[in-house]
Amino acid sequence: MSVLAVTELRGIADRLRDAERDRAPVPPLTLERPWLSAADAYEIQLHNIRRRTAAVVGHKVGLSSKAMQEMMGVDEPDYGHLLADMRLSEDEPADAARYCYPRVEIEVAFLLGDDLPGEDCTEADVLAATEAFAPSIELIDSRIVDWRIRLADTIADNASSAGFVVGASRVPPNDLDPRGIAAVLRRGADVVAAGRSDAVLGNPVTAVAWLARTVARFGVRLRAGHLILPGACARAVDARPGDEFRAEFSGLGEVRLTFADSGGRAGTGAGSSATGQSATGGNSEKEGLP
Ligand SMILES: C=C/C=C(\O)C(=O)O
Repeated sequence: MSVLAVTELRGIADRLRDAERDRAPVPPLTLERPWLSAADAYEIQLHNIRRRTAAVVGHKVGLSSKAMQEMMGVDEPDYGHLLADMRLSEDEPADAARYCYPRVEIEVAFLLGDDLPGEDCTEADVLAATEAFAPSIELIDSRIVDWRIRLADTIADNASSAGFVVGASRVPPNDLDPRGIAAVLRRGADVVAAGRSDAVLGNPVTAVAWLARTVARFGVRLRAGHLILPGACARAVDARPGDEFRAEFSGLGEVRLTFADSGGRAGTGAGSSATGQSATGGNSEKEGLP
């Protein structure tokens, strides 16, 4: 349960929203407020999600693998929201200059065909509700300066999510063991990261069940049609202008993400909004949000 006063919560949410819009990262929230709890941080996250105009199209689990926990110095998973305006395309280069410190991750995506239960969700429920697995790359970013995040910083910052791209192939859960998918990320011809799907909590299905139970505590549900990213199976890799990434998943196909060959660096603030958030307005009736 959050103990933050509403005005304080909104003030912090505004700072993160502005940081994302202006590509001007802010100092860690937990520097000023070491007592900031995960519950406080999820309220901040939800406040910003509610006032974004884009629809919620899914959720992500973050920090569910040892590789990512060690990289970020955080030792427990969290979650964030995926919005329609975060969707990237294999055919259209992303602009690295829109982000503060962009990085890419390889993930086995889940496409839900049915709603998931909340508090009591089991792995069996997840498998029954999953229409297909798909190859994906998540683009993560931090609106906290130099990625100096603690758990509450990244939670408040929408679990450091910034975008995602899903490849074309779809594999029904009965056709593939979700624990044994080998994943490789290439930048051009070089392998820059490699891992296996069971790096996330031993099984990505476990990560999705964890997610369903955890979001339920905040009044959120995972719905039919949603995309779920269960966490990166290897370390995240910096994305730079001109980079061409290809992620290959055994039995699941591949997905590409390229970055336009333009300049730009964190904090230059070119003015256009990357967030789709209205400056002041709320969107409290956004479907599926408490
Ligand atoms: C800080 C972000 C972490 C993730 O997205 C992940 O572990 O998948």
